[in-house]
Amino acid sequence: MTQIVRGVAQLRRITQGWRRAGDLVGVVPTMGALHDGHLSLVRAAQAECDRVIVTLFINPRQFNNPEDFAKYPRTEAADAAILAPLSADVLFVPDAAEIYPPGHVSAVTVGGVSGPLEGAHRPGHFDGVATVVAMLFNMTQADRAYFGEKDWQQLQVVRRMVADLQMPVQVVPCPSVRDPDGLAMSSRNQRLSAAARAQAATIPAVLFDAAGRIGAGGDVAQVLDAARARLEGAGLGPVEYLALRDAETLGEAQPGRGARLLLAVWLDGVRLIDNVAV
Ligand SMILES: Nc1ncnc2c1ncn2[C@@H]1O[C@H](COP(=O)(O)OP(=O)(O)OP(=O)(O)O)[C@@H](O)[C@H]1O
Ligand SMILES: CC(C)(CO)[C@@H](O)C(=O)[O-]
Ligand code: BAL
Repeated sequence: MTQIVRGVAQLRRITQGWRRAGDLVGVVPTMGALHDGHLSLVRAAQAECDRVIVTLFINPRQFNNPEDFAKYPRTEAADAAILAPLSADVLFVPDAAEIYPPGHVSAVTVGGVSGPLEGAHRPGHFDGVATVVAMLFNMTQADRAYFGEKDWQQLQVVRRMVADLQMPVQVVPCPSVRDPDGLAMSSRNQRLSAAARAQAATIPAVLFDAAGRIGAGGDVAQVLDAARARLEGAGLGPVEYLALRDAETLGEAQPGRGARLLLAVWLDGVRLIDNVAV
């Protein structure tokens, strides 16, 4: 059975017991509205760790858009039910006052990798993510932390933070879980109308096609222009970015280094992101 924990002091008592017993602890940070993508992270953690903590906190500091924060799904009871068959050890559901008590003014900024793409279009977003993830690592004292590749830039920001600040946690990347039509699962998909949800299948189709063409030596600018036109032709847009980047630094793609094709696009008033390897 999964124990629901709301306070940091209670969480610490539990994890201290685990550590005394020599257990390896994994954490899966989430903002709830759980789907199979999240569950794949929990399963990966359970396969490698003795104890698994799933965290559910809709972090106000990472939302640059108040409407996005207001509309973010809040489904704790359903989340607990979806998680139940997996029997994670703890579901940590702090309220905002537990994470940000009055007087809380500290923040973590990760330079470089936080700057472009999501960082440029969602000012302050990665400061909010880095701050809360650093706090979740401190609160859970986890040995391993599981993040989805769907949020590729976030994964690189967290890796950079852990390396730069010598945090004693191993970041484990997990592949994007997709619906049968290829759309990456995301809590925000719930907000699409049925018609828009059908249109959204164009996103992975265009991304995988463009990545294949670039990988085969196609001209990057031409391939990206055609991909953008195909998205807009299918009724998606605006495209906030569609860019080939260095997979680790998110700077310019470099010959001989891993590259990633990343996209943010609006559809039906919902902002969706995805990325694929090149
Ligand atoms: N389709 C997916 N496959 C694998 N991991 C995923 C997927 N979707 C989300 N995750 C991962 O789950 C963790 C929690 O993400 P989050 O709760 O923000 O879910 P989400 O579905 O990405 O929601 P949204 O994008 O709408 O904020 C992150 O590490 C994220 O990368
Ligand atoms: C990592 C995270 C839980 C931090 O709030 C969030 O950004 C998310 O759900 O990906
Ligand atoms: N899934 C990343 C968290 C966010 O969009 O705010």
